[in-house]
Amino acid sequence: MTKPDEEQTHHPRYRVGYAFEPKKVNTFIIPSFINLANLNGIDLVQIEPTKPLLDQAPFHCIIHKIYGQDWKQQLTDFKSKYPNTVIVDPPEKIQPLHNRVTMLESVTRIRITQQPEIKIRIPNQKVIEKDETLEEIGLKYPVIAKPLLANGGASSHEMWVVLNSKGFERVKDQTPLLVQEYVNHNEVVFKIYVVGEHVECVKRRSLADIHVTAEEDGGDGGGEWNGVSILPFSQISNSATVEHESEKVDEAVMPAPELVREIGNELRRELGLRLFNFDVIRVSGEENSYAVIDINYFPGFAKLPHFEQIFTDFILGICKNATID
Ligand SMILES: O=P(O)(O)O[C@@H]1[C@@H](OP(=O)(O)O)[C@H](OP(=O)(O)O)[C@H](O)[C@H](OP(=O)(O)O)[C@H]1OP(=O)(O)O
Ligand SMILES: Nc1ncnc2c1ncn2[C@@H]1O[C@H](COP(=O)(O)OP(=O)(O)O)[C@@H](O)[C@H]1O
Ligand SMILES: [Mg+2]
Ligand SMILES: [Mg+2]
Repeated sequence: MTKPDEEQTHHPRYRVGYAFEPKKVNTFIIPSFINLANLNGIDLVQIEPTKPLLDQAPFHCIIHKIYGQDWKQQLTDFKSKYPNTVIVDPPEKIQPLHNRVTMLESVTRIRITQQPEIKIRIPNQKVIEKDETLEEIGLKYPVIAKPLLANGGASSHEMWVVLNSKGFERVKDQTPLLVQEYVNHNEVVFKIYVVGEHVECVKRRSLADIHVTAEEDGGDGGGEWNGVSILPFSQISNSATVEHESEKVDEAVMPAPELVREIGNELRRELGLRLFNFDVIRVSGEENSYAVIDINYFPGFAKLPHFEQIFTDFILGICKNATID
């Protein structure tokens, strides 16, 4: 076993490999991060995921967000040759987040003990099988139709708010499709970012509360909203309109820091992941009730103020005990 590379100064240096799509390299591996990491003994080394990973060794630690079986196999082979390299995070733990059903299963297993009055749930949801109606599967309009797979493509974020069966007819053949009941939440989504033990919440703009007009009800339990049966949308919390945040976002009271910490820690434990975020909404008309609607592996962490320091501390914590074999 060899120790971390040491410079003449005897300060340990750590070799940290990163494997990302070009977009994330551009937004995350930025000079302010490279420099701070460097000052702290971390050399960030770009991994070329289409070339053999073994040829790019050694690493104390690898951070990554690459979809696909080839990359998973590369990591598995690497781990058997270099068992002491820390892979953040293991592909088999990331996998459940690529499906919008399995991603939320962990939420149903967490327990909030510090504030027992708080309820954390997920919306009622179901994967649509051929020719099923919402009544048959026991869901009520309005709903959001989401692509079941959250596999990184732009289309995995293309969704529809569906107000009635006429609207549902337009999307039901887009398979595989998840249908989730719409939960009114006063137009604000809380995004909770987890970087190891660091848990931080920010608020962003979301979709407006929906009140369907009853007189349009065609017997399917649905209605219309602003005269429409269906409303397509994509990445609302990231859209250009967010530049000038809504009043609702300004006014929204953040969930208590202890609650943010506890949900973050519980989900980290339950998922076995260290780098992720999740979207939480506060259920309108219910006291102390929240719903988790989305969990993302390695999201846009660079949007967090001081992410450079947060990540440098995280990597040092990981590498402290790591060795290069
Ligand atoms: O592009 P960014 O920085 O907005 O980050 C995206 C995330 O935005 P967020 O940090 O939650 O606001 C985004 O989160 P949402 O799903 O929009 O809640 C995803 O994590 C997205 O990754 P992918 O397309 O699902 O693989 C993330 O995209 P990648 O950067 O990983 O491509
Ligand atoms: N069940 C729901 N009820 C109300 N709004 C929702 C619901 N699910 C999602 N949304 C809104 O749609 C946005 C996108 O949905 P999400 O599941 O987070 O997909 P993505 O992975 O594209 O971010 C959320 O940030 C939120 O604004
Ligand atoms: Mg989301
Ligand atoms: Mg998502």
